[in-house]
Amino acid sequence: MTDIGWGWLADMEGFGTLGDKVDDFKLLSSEELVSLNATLSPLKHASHGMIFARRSKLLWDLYDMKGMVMMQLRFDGVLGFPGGLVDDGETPLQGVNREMHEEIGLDLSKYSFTDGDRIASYVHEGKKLVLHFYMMEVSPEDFVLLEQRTLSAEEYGIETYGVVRVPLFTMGDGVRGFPAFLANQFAGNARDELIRGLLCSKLFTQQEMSVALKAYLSHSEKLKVETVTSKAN
Ligand SMILES: O=c1[nH]cnc2c1ncn2[C@@H]1O[C@H](COP(=O)(O)OP(=O)(O)O)[C@@H](O)[C@H]1O
Repeated sequence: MTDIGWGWLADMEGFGTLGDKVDDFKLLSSEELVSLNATLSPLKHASHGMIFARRSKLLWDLYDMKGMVMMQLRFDGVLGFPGGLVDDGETPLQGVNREMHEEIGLDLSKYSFTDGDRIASYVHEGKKLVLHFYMMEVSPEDFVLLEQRTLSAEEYGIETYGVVRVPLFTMGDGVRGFPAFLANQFAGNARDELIRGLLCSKLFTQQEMSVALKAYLSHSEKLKVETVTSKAN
């Protein structure tokens, strides 16, 4: 990457570059994850986690809200899950728990991720970066309390600019709500992780997800056309 003269920070910034494509990340089986350490070292690891609650609720007596999922607005202006780079000497699991505490103030004595909560790992071979994704279900009441605590987290206002709840419903036009949310910009492969997490938790069925994805894709196409048109005028 270009040397911007910020010493070690310039190296770290290479991991967070915007514009990663879904295809840049390859999903890894457990065996591939093990063999990767031998073939692609030195590897950097990052771990992120999805906290969610199940709560079927009719919003404004109209829209079926399937539950609550926590994401955050990051320092770089895009959406992602709480988490971050794993420090030297840490395991990905220790990394995700530490980052959860720093970024959203998670009380690790009550809630912490375990190895069994890892639902996927991906590699970005170009960046020699492995992303680990964890998922934890809490009760709806706890979810609300956890959200409230995020304001007093160490990293609030530094790395994290507020948690957001993912709108898990689709409005009458077929786009507003979840499909429109997907058209935001996400860090790394966070969009893909969100989709995987929603399917894995069974908050969405395959059928519901494919309808939402079609709506998101056609909405994104429309947004591109609008951007080009507004530049031309
Ligand atoms: O929610 C996420 N899911 C997947 N990848 C992410 C997410 N958030 C950030 N990333 C990617 O992980 C890498 C490091 O993450 P992050 O910026 O959170 O680490 P840091 O907070 O330790 O600097 C970057 O490549 C970034 O694009």
